[in-house]
Amino acid sequence: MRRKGVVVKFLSNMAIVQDYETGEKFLCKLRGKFKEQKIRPIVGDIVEYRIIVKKEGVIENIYNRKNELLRPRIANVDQVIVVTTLKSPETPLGILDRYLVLVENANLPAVIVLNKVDLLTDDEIKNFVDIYGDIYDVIITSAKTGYGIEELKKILKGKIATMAGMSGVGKSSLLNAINPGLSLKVNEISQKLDRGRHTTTVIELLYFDFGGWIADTPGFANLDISSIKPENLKKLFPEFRRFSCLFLDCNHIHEPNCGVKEAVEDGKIKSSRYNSYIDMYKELTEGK
Ligand SMILES: Nc1nc2c(ncn2[C@@H]2O[C@H](COP(=O)(O)OP(=O)(O)OP(=O)(O)O)[C@@H](O)[C@H]2O)c(=O)[nH]1
Ligand SMILES: [Zn+2]
Repeated sequence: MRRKGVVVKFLSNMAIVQDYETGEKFLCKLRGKFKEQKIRPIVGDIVEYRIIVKKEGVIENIYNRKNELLRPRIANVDQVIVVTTLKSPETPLGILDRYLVLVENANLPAVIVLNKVDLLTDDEIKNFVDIYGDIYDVIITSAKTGYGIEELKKILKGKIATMAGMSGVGKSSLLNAINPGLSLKVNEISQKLDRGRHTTTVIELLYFDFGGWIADTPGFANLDISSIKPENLKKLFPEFRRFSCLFLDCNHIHEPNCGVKEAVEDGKIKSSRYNSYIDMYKELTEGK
């Protein structure tokens, strides 16, 4: 009987496939036909497999990927959880906006998690939600007190996610609060060293006991936006799309009758978001 599962890890030439319904894991061989067709499954692939003996099986079919993230290389990512803080560390909004731009550029939905809210006043939290709440799903959490953890679980349930966010914002702590025992291979410094040493990093999807997967390696760690064309940057700020300008190709910088600049003046677009846009635009056009 064919069953449906997700590839969660590779062990040399075998794939560990986790059953979609039961969460049971099977060590699976790949069919020879995949090699002939030069198809190589990757972590996150949804597959049909058949059990051969206890705990072992064979992958019969790979479903078409709905998307493919490159770093870490995972298929079928449903969402990226961008974790940020306002205190300890004080993460600049410009850094959060950079993560959001990278997630938009990968064509994936972003969910913002503002962690360590036990260190913030209600006003500080409200200010943050005022900026981002209309654009993205925002979840307010404290891995320390458990605040917001149930809400975060609801968002993660039944999906494949990756986490992103600066060092120290509490990515590992959140995972442990969500599902004790799960551990993230974080520490961006060692990750960078690893990349230098090996050509590939072994990644794994971790399974939540309530259903759902998260990559054990955070994404977008290098914050590199250099592959984005300057004229495409504006498309990566979803709230800009609500406004129209005199020129169809307006970059919202010095052009006359710019709907986006007017919206910034009217407070309909938050100035911190517009400033992040200008900073990134300058970075992309510098020396060109
Ligand atoms: N006050 C407070 N401290 C927290 C919270 N979440 C995490 N921390 C602390 O913040 C520090 C960093 O947390 P980690 O979970 O290691 O952060 P990380 O994002 O995984 O960091 P890297 O591994 O460097 O990428 C630890 O000392 C945690 O105990 C929180 O909600 N409130
Ligand atoms: Zn404009």
